[in-house]
Amino acid sequence: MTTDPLPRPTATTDSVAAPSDSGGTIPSPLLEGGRGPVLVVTAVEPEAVAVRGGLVDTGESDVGELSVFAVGVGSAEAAAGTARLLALAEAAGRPYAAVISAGIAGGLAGRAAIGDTVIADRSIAADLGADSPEGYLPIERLGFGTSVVAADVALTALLRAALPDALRGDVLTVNTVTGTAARAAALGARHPAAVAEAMEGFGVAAAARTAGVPFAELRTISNPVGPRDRAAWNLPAALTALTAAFAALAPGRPAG
Ligand SMILES: O=C(O)c1cccc(C(=O)CC[C@H]2O[C@@H](n3cnc4c(=O)[nH]cnc43)[C@H](O)[C@@H]2O)c1
Repeated sequence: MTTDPLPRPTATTDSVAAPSDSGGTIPSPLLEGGRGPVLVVTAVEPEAVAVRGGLVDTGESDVGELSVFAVGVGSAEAAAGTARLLALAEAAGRPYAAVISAGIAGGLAGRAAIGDTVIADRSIAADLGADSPEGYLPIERLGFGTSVVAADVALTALLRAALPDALRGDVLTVNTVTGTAARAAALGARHPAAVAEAMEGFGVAAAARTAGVPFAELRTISNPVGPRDRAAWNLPAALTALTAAFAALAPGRPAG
């Protein structure tokens, strides 16, 4: 049996409503101001569960709505899944006002540590290009477009305001998880502003850009980027940080 992680036929399934601004609700910095629904895209379901864990389902809201979907690992799955969700919402007459690529990531040595939260300035497809005897050539050098998408300035400012302790910097999108010290060093040298690597941000960004929707990327660090050591991945720390980040972004009613 196959399961379809994406919603049919509307894009409102699996969503968590933002808190309304009545009844003691703390206003959400992400949703207030009539910006409209926000789409949060993760790779895998445990990440989506962690994001939803930071939200409080208070039912329909006139303030906004935050929808959280896991669309698959990698840039292609991320782009296809995000494009479909954006199109479904558009067709249903409730287009998303913003898209956030969220999930766990590897932290570059000395730049981001396990449990840190990172807000991307840019999402960069770090292996979209060509190899050559002279080294790696990014897609720009081939004349086929860009490997860099800048995060939306206003949306990113909202994230930063809600998460003042979060690191900022570029987040690399890779098709192959880095597994050697040499590759980690090469990536770090090629991208001096990069703090983390993950596998979906650029794909989500491409779908958002095509649809004309503001984009941001938020990651929490689960492992160091370097020699492959799955035992060094601290998923609970990263998923707990993801929940805390979204609790800060879209706070619900205070307990009690
Ligand atoms: O096994 C689990 O319980 C589990 C829970 C949450 C997430 C996972 C994943 O395997 C997620 C894969 C996802 O993680 C990103 N990621 C994390 N570290 C790195 C890295 O060092 N290099 C590249 N990507 C990384 C990536 O975006 C994957 O989609 C498992």
